[in-house]
Amino acid sequence: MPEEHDLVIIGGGVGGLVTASVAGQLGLDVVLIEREPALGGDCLHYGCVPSKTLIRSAGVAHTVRRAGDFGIDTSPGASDLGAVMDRVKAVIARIQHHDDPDRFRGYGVDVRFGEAAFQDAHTVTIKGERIRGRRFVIATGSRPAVPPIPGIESVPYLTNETIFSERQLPARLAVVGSGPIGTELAQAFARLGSRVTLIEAGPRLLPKDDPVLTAQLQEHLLGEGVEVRVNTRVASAETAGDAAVLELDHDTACEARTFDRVLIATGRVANTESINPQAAGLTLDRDGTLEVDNRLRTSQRHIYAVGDCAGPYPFTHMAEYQAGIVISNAIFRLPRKANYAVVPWVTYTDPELAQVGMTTTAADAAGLDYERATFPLADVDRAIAEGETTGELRLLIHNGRIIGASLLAPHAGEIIHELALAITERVPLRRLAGMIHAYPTLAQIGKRAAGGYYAPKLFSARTRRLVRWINRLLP
Ligand SMILES: Cc1cc2nc3c(=O)[nH]c(=O)nc-3n(C[C@H](O)[C@H](O)[C@H](O)COP(=O)(O)OP(=O)(O)OC[C@H]3O[C@@H](n4cnc5c(N)ncnc54)[C@H](O)[C@@H]3O)c2cc1C
Ligand SMILES: NC(=O)c1ccc[n+]([C@@H]2O[C@H](COP(=O)([O-])OP(=O)(O)OC[C@H]3O[C@@H](n4cnc5c(N)ncnc54)[C@H](O)[C@@H]3O)[C@@H](O)[C@H]2O)c1
Repeated sequence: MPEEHDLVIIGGGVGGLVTASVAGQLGLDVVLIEREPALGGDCLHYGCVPSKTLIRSAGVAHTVRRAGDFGIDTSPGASDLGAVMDRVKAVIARIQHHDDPDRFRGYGVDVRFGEAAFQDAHTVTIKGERIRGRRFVIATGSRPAVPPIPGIESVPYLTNETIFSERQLPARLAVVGSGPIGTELAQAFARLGSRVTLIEAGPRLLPKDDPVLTAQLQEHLLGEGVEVRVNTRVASAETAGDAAVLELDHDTACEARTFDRVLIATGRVANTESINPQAAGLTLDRDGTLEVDNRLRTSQRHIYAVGDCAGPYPFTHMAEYQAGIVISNAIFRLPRKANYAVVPWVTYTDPELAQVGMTTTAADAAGLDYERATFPLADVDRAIAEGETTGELRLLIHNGRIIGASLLAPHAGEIIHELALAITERVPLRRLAGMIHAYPTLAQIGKRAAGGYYAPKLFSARTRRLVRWINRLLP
């Protein structure tokens, strides 16, 4: 019988790596198993890092194109996608140092490469070798979900796993699905010079975000030349030489359109089949993620799951947060529950779209009686100076406190954290209104929205009468 390790972690992405580094440094006997030849997972190799690096190059192309608006004379050249992707690779390589297997071995973690599958609830096999553990953490992530479009398999479509290997800028790019992946990459490729058509089956892009702000973002993308086709399904696909013909089905009308490349960005499926969940007696939810309780224990209490394979939020910061919950429960043996009340998320378009706390959909579903405080970016001095005035802050207020914030603005992903702290710490809105914010910053939008909320009360007839009365009475 092979020795029994304290902790066996399957998956070397963010969720697995955070758990492994803490468990190893605390002196546990830890094995970390990754099926790819390198650690880092989707975020580093095919997700956050390459996408944000590409978005940066696209932003530079956009700024050069707009240079005349700022009084700078430049002649925009063509984008060299090969050079852009070389930079993407260089950035991945630089960040990869943090995920060097030797770094983890230095923490006492036994790093193994190969695909792990459960043989029973205490044993996994990797390349024919059996590894036994007292506890397990499954952190196997997710992969692109490809919709059952007739003919799609005959088209050499791209996903997030292949698009960052492209070297030639496609003249005509179809992006199917307008979640964060589709919307971010649609804008980036349009800015680099592709003619992009963003195809969304639902009535609007980014369906999990505030509809008023997604409508503003949609207008902004249209203004940059992205063709946005909502309520549109791809009815069929076929190859035509090096190109692909998609039949776009919009209500009753059908239209055949030719594209040089097709990116599929229609959601994710959890990587759970390869681990042979049945052999360990693990239960899956209907969407294919592992069923976990609020301490992230699966149906087998000694097996935990974190990140995209567990849900409910497929974000890197969520995998990291959940790893912290598992460290508490499985390593320190301190019962700790995951709390998803204040989860920030950001779509890195330009302007960025950020959300934290309750959306209106969630607040309506909870039957909350809330008020709104909003402020347009076009009235923020710094935004005017920057020439970036598309956007708005929308706050949901309940009992004088912020319960949700949605922000469309440049750097919204940075600004949203002030509001995340206010929601987490239940800071009264009047404190935000009274706090000194440096001028001129985009972050002033929070103070302005809060101030706007109190303005009708401050300048009411009653307050004006009171002020006049005080000023007559007092010397
Ligand atoms: C294009 C794109 C952009 C994104 N941008 C952002 C962003 O800006 N911000 C953000 O927060 N999130 C972003 N995400 C989401 C983010 O990448 C994921 O939420 C995150 O990577 C999840 O981490 P994880 O540890 O759960 O899984 P992963 O990072 O996917 O790691 C899972 C690992 O498990 C391995 N594995 C799978 N099965 C087995 C097996 N049987 N045996 C051994 N190893 C196995 C895989 O090879 C992989 O390395 C983006 C995703 C995509 C696709
Ligand atoms: N900035 C970020 O944090 C970031 C960036 C990228 C990805 N991610 C994570 O990865 C997850 C997956 O992203 P995603 O954008 O692939 O998925 P998603 O599930 O968020 O969005 C998919 C979109 O595709 C549409 N769709 C589905 N099937 C379709 C079809 N056949 N034709 C046309 N449209 C169709 C859906 O209506 C939806 O709007 C996200 O939910 C997010 O959590 C995060």
